[in-house]
Formats: sequence, structure tokens, C-alpha cells
Amino acid sequence: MTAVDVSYTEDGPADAPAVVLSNSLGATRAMWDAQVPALAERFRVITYDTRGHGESPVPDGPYALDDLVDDVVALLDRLGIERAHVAGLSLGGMTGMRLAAREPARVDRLVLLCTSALLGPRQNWLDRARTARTEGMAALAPVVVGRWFTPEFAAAEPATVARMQAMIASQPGEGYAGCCEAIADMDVRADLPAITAPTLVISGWQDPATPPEHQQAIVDAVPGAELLTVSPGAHLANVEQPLQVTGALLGHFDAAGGTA
Ligand SMILES: O=C(O)CC1=CCC(=O)O1
Repeated sequence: MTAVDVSYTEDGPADAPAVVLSNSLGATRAMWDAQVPALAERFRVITYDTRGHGESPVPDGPYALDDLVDDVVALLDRLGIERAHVAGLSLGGMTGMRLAAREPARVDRLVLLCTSALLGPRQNWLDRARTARTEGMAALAPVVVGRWFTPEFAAAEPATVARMQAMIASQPGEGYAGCCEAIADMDVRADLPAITAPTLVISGWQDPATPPEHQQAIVDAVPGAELLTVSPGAHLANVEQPLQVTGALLGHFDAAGGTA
């Protein structure tokens, strides 16, 4: 499949080092709203909607992980960016791992949040894709959002949870299904030793979707990778723990030098 022109937003100084943020399945670039203002003080921040999500094109699925990587490379080319720091959560992290292994010259430093190098069972993803196509996203949204936050956060922040559930429900069924199929066939374990970008891996201690042992496996395989575990935190740890995660992103990317 050829790359699509994904929809994106730029924040921060155009001449600062670039940071690209890649969203999770069922989310849009708005999932990074808590991180962008602080990052944009020092970096040229590009958030985008993964194909099949938000305002990006929705080609017919299935998609492959390499399609999602091709879209990021095309975005970097479109923006004239040779090399960027990259952070991705869950599906975004899968894209980040494959991008960093396949196109090492394009990735400076890497942050992988609440993600996995192999996320089975395959049939579950194919079943979820079928539900998205036949019943629509409103059928999936309540279950999916239940994995995004700890019960304590959900009780304390019902408006945030409602907003996120609405975000999931508004995704195109075909686009969501195509990305489920990309996850079904995704296995980047062999890519991990080839990642040369300095890598920080972030776990949500209470994440039921990609539990911490998935991130530990990534840390064990990526040369020099470091692990940060946030708690309490479930799958969308950047939303539940915005200060800690934003600080970690800044610290990791700043180590390469940003705009003072
Ligand atoms: O939706 C889920 O179950 C969690 C998830 C897996 C990949 C992703 O991006 O989110």
C-alpha cells in the first residue's frame, strides 16, 4: 500500500529539533494535549493522526505496520525533517519501534509508552476488527476506554474518561479495523536489537492492555534502553500521569539538546 498524507499539527519553533508524537489505537493526536505545550517550548512538535483515525485518510484495510511507518516517513519528507525524536504510545510505539529499526537515520531519540513488540492473540484482533466494521465504534468504545485508566482515575476524572470514550467512538470503523489487523500481524521482536536510537520505555504499572512485562521485554532487547514505570497508571499513562510523563519526555529528548 502506498503512503497516505496524514493530518498533522505543528507547535513550537520551526527551527528547533523536531519531536513526532504517534497516537494509540482508537485515539487521535489530541491524546497528547497535556504534553504538547511544555514540549513546544523547546521543540518543533508534530502530532499526527495515524491513518484510519481522526482527520487522516481512511484507506480500506487491512493495513500493515510498515504502512504506518511509510506514512511517518512521508510526513517527515513533506515537512523537510531529516531526523526527529519520536514518541509513540501502544500502536504508536509499535510504529516507533519499526521506524527506528527500519529507518535509523530518521530517528534521533525514541520513547516507547505502554506498548508491545508482540501483542496477541491474533484472533482477538481480527475479531475486534470485525466488530468495528459490523457494529461500529460505539460498541467497542466503553470496553476499550475501560483499559485506558485505573479505576481510581476513572472515578476521580469522569469528564476525561467521557471525552476519551467519545474520541474512540468517533473513529472510523474501517480505519480502526485496518489498524487492528496491523496489530494482528505485528511482530517487531527481531527489530529490537537493531534499534540504535537512545530509547526510554515507559510502563503503566496497572496497564491491562500492554502489561509491564511487555515493556520489560523491550528494555531487555533494545541496546541501552531504560525503563520508567508510572503508578498509578493504566494504558494511557500520559493522560493519567501528565506531569511525570511530560517530564520524562523532556528529559529524554533534552539530553540531545533542544532550544534554550
Ligand atoms: O485497545 C487496546 O486494547 C489497547 C491497545 C492496543 C494497541 C493500542 O494502540 O491500544
